[in-house]
Order: sequence, then C-alpha cells, then structure tokens
Amino acid sequence: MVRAFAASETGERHTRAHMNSSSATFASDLFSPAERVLIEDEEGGCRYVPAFIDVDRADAWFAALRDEVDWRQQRRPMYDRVVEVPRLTSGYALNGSEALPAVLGEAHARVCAELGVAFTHVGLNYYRDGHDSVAPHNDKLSTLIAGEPIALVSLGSARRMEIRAKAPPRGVVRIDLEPGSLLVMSYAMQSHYDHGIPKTKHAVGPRISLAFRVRPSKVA
Ligand SMILES: O=C(O)CCC(=O)C(=O)O
Ligand SMILES: [Fe+2]
Repeated sequence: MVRAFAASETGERHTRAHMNSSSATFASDLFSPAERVLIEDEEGGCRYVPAFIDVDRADAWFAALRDEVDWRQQRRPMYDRVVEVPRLTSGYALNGSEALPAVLGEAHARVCAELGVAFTHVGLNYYRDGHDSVAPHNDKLSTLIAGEPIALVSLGSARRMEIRAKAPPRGVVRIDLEPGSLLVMSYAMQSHYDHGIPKTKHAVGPRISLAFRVRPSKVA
C-alpha cells in the first residue's frame, strides 16, 4: 500500500504545507530542520532530510564538483529529431574501479553511513539555471537492485521536485530540495510515482544533485 502524506499527518508543526485532495507543497522553513516523510510505503517511502550536510560544506562540495567533474551534454532522439538533454550529467562507479573527485568519496561515505546501504554508483546532474530540468520519470528498475533506496543529495540553489502518483487521482507532492538536503526514495515507489524537476521562470542559480544507487553488477 503506497500512500501520500499530508504535512499534518507527519506531525511537523512548522512545515508550511498546502494540501487539497490531490496535492501537497512543502516549502522551505529556516526554523524547521526536521525530517519529513512525504510518501509512505513498505520500503520506507520517500523521506526528506534537510541539512543532512551543513551549508558551508554544501557550498564547498558544489564548487569542487562544478570544477572537477567531467560534465557531459547528452543528446536523445525525440520523434524525428535529436535533442539535447536539458542539463549536464555525469556518473561514477563507487567500487574503486575509477578515480573520483575527493568530494564524491566523502559524500558516498556519509550517505552509506546514514542509510546503512552500500551504494555502488552515483549519477550527477548539473542544472545550470531555471531552463534546465528533468522530465517526470521513474528511475529504471532494471538498473537498480530491488528493495534498495535511491539517495539524492542537493547542492547549490534549491529547486522544486514534483512527485506525482501514476494512478488516478494522480496526487502530487512538491518539495523544495534545499542545499545540503537528502531525499531518500524507495525502490517500490518507482513503480507508483514519477518524479521530476520542472523548469522555472524564477531566477535560480545553478544546482548539482548526486543520485546514489545500488546497481546490479551486470549494468556496472
Ligand atoms: O536532480 C534531482 O534531484 C533528481 C535527479 C533524478 O531524478 C535522476 O537523476 O534520476
Ligand atoms: Fe530520477
């Protein structure tokens, strides 16, 4: 059973949330560093941990990754054209087989310790400004080990994520992913919800996200 939670159900008194029958918005609140459960399921659902790392460290990690990662512009076929993916991406195996920016080693260690999960890969996304985005999707189940979560660490400017149920009435949860935050998504959730970062007309600075995953060795 997968169920989206309204903020009031999480017991967070300081969370500003707007919920009608099909949507909830969680806005940032400086005075509320508490963890929030956004979606509940049998594998831990979706959980937001603000200030997983402190702001100074998040700034330092952002600068190091912006400068040290080999960012790539991917292209994808769309209908009869080839379009640029609207963000820069990169990724590393975390099994010692390839050299990593030092910051990724540190982030990997912290995320594994927090969740007690041995993440094997990290995917990186660089959203240069509000024109960059990721379309609604679920992470590909064939590239994940069943039951293992996905952990997203956010650096740089906050961007809003929309998490939408695939089945009617397609309720949506919106969460501002603040710098230094950790969002944990279950494997199970990928079958029932899409997630995405829409473009925004608001002036936003650049953002980097780190997506830690446990992959089967055959896709390593
Ligand atoms: O940038 C984010 O926080 C989300 C990225 C994402 O969904 C992905 O890489 O699959
Ligand atoms: Fe994703």
